[in-house]
Amino acid sequence: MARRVLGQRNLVFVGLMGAGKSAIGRLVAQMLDIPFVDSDHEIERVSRMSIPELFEAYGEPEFRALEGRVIKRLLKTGPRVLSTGGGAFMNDTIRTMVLNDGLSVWLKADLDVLWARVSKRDSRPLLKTANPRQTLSDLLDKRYPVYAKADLTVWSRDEDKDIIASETVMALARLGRGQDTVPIP
Ligand SMILES: Nc1ncnc2c1ncn2[C@@H]1O[C@H](COP(=O)(O)OP(=O)(O)O)[C@@H](O)[C@H]1O
Ligand SMILES: O=C(O)C1=C[C@@H](OP(=O)(O)O)[C@@H](O)[C@H](O)C1
Ligand SMILES: [Mg+2]
Repeated sequence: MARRVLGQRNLVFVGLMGAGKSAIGRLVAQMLDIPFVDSDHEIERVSRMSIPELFEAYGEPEFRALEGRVIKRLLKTGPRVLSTGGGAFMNDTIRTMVLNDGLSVWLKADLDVLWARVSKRDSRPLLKTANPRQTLSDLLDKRYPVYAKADLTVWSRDEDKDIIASETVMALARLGRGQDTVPIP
């Protein structure tokens, strides 16, 4: 049922850094037996640079421009699971494309869960500040009203990743039983 609901669309994961978009997205793709792609990984592949190196060398505006080009290209092919970087859905053009052409899932988590995860690695340039937890909290306040525009919301928490992935598939299936408002193509 979940696979039928998706049709030929991309299932697009959005949400703040550390929510589990890359990890859960990959598991959901396996469960649905469709390809998986992560826009950050694709950006690093085509640029042959890491995300931090890109920020360091060219700055955030250039990263966002590249992110937009890559995601627009990735959205053209489906069905598959597309996990985006946390800032992508904040881009009006990308958000409109995702809402029109894809089926979006917001992996939502509270600050403590996110912080516990992102603080383990320093791979997120936006958190290279004097108070990275406060920076993450500010991003949460700014972005959550926008992520809420996604078609589905799934709570990410410190539960087994397979459980979160299964809950995502079940949420998708519920759409097919008319238990939500997103039209089936
Ligand atoms: N449900 C979960 N329980 C425990 N750890 C998780 C869970 N989901 C994701 N993680 C871990 O949190 C970190 C961030 O996950 P990731 O998929 O990179 O998030 P995002 O792509 O949203 O930034 C990774 O180390 C990942 O393994
Ligand atoms: O929230 C953001 O603006 C960003 C999130 C990152 O991806 P993840 O959400 O997968 O960490 C990555 O795209 C970059 O560091 C910017
Ligand atoms: Mg990611």
